[in-house]
Amino acid sequence: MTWRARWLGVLRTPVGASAAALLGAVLLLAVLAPVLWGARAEAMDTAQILRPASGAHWAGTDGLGRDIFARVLVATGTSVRLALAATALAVAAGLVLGTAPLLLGVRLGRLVTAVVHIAVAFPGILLALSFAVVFGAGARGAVLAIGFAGAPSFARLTQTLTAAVANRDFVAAARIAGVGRVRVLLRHVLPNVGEPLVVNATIGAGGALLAFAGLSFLGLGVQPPGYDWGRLLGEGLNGIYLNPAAALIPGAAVVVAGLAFNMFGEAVAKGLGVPTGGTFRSLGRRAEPAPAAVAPAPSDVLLNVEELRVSFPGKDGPVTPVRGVSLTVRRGETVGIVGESGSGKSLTALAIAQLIEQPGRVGARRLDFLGADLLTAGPRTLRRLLGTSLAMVFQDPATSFNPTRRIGTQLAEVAREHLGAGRRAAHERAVDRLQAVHIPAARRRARQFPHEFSGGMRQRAMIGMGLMGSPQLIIADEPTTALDVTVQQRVLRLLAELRAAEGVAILLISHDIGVIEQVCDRVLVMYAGRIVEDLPAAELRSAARHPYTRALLAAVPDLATDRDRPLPVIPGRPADPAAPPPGCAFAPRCPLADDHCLTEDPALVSDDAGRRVACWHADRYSPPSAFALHTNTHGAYLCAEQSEAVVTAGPEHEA
Ligand SMILES: Nc1ncnc2c1ncn2[C@@H]1O[C@H](COP(=O)(O)OP(=O)(O)OP(=O)(O)O)[C@@H](O)[C@H]1O
Repeated sequence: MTWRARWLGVLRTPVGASAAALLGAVLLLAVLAPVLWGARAEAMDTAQILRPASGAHWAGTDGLGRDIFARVLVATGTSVRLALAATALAVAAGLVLGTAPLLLGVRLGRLVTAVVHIAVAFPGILLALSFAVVFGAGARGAVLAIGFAGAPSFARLTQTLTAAVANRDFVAAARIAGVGRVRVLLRHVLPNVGEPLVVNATIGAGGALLAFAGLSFLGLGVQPPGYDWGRLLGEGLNGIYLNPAAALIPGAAVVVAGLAFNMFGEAVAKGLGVPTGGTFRSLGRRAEPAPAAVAPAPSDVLLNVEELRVSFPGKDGPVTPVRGVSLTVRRGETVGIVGESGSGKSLTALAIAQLIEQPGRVGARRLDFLGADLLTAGPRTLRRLLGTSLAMVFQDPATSFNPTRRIGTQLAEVAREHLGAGRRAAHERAVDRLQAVHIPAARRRARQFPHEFSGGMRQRAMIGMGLMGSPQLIIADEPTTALDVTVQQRVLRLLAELRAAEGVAILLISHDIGVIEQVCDRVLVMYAGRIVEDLPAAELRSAARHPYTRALLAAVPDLATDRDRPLPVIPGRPADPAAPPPGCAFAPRCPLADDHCLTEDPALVSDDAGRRVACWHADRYSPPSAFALHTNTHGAYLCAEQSEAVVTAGPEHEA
């Protein structure tokens, strides 16, 4: 649904329609009243001083014989104008403070956040009063006071909204494409938080109107001869026993106008599903310093990772979901990472692409890409390297693009940022890249928005975006999981084609060992934040030596699978990253495990052919067919005799 249709939908509801009508009337009055009744409101009549309400003067007259009702109508202009000015100031200051964590980096961002949190804890009216004293009595002082007093809540709202958007894939994609922070903010983040901000500002304007009336009532706001509802209320209150209408009518005006803004904002928020508050999550980059790189990587090694660790603060100390991953990807090679959910595959990919956010920490003995050490490289080198030579494709094609911008523009941005291309040339390259990933009618499609693309097309366009530079490595994290099977195949074929045509290396992450086997040259099997096996994909079924790899293979149905039985699953639960077992992390689920496995973690050992495996019983492997999972009515479990058979099968079965 377009935004216009959604807003029209809101206006068609009874509450939305009446709130809009009321707000429209208030705004119309604010504009027209000074013109229509300005003269009457100023006309003094010494014969009619301090008269009570009557047919001629509906709210009576004031000490100079002026018509109070006309003055209330005319004051609509001043009251609404000043309230809107204060709201605009609050939103602007809130935006600056709220986006600071995104722009200023971790430390300064944290400081600003802390200040905002403290300010939010103060009652707004107290803040406004204190600021009013600082800025001095008068309309300008009151606008500043109310504006700055409202800023902290908008700042927190902005922080919440931007943090939510900043974690979306298209922002990560823009960051990996090297788009600067300010640009990411202006182009990708703010357009996506604009709607809730406007809605909240409308609600805020109602509050500002009340606050303004309060300050003027106390003599801190509008000063004579100017007047607004607060002043009229104050003057009316002096003679409330003689003429109650003089106080009641400006009071009612404040309430009705405040309600109009509030009701309209709330109706729109409800109709559009827009949040009206929230909490904060900070953004930032890794902070852990890592030891310097040792020797230069061999030239055909594109990516060289040694002992990569990713940790997060937990309740009882740091949790380390990636615990020392070492891997290499060579030029033009397709390497797959497979493992159950939670094994640390995505975090490994994000850490390589430098996309782990605070409070996450990344450390490694080595993290080289194209011969450069990513851990010590300056921001410029990182931007250049990651922006042009590395492309990321994420799982969910629905969140990979900024929904508010045309696909072509988003692709072109990469060429403009990195290749210094002009608008036209960048657009042409975008069209060309869309053609390269088989998007039909690419020129027309480039002008469309992401929602006009199907899931598969969006995923291909995302790959196209990665191809805007000249990537040497594409990291694809579950690129086909959200797609249906035929579309999956098309995306996988495209990746294979790119590799053949452009010599791009691919690091493909999937929980589906079938997909990995089909597409990759080499397979890395991850379990509980570590690589437990590394072997050529072609040898997966014949030479897998780790019980976990074999269990994964056994859980994939093939033509020989008995369809009358439930599909086998690996018994037990994956290891908890917060409390990895002392020995081999797979031991509690492994049919081969003995006391040694439960107490000592096996190292990842390489054989002569470069295959690596981390298992104390790797030399006892037997062909995977002998490693079957048996099921009963309670689900799947590993049969004891079967595991015995595997254990006793011994090396003589290796042939
Ligand atoms: N920001 C975070 N803070 C704390 N823990 C996290 C964070 N991100 C991921 N984790 C934890 O790290 C572990 C590994 O996560 P990761 O996303 O890398 O797994 P995965 O193997 O890619 O799984 P999936 O296939 O479900 O994406 C999980 O247990 C997860 O809960």
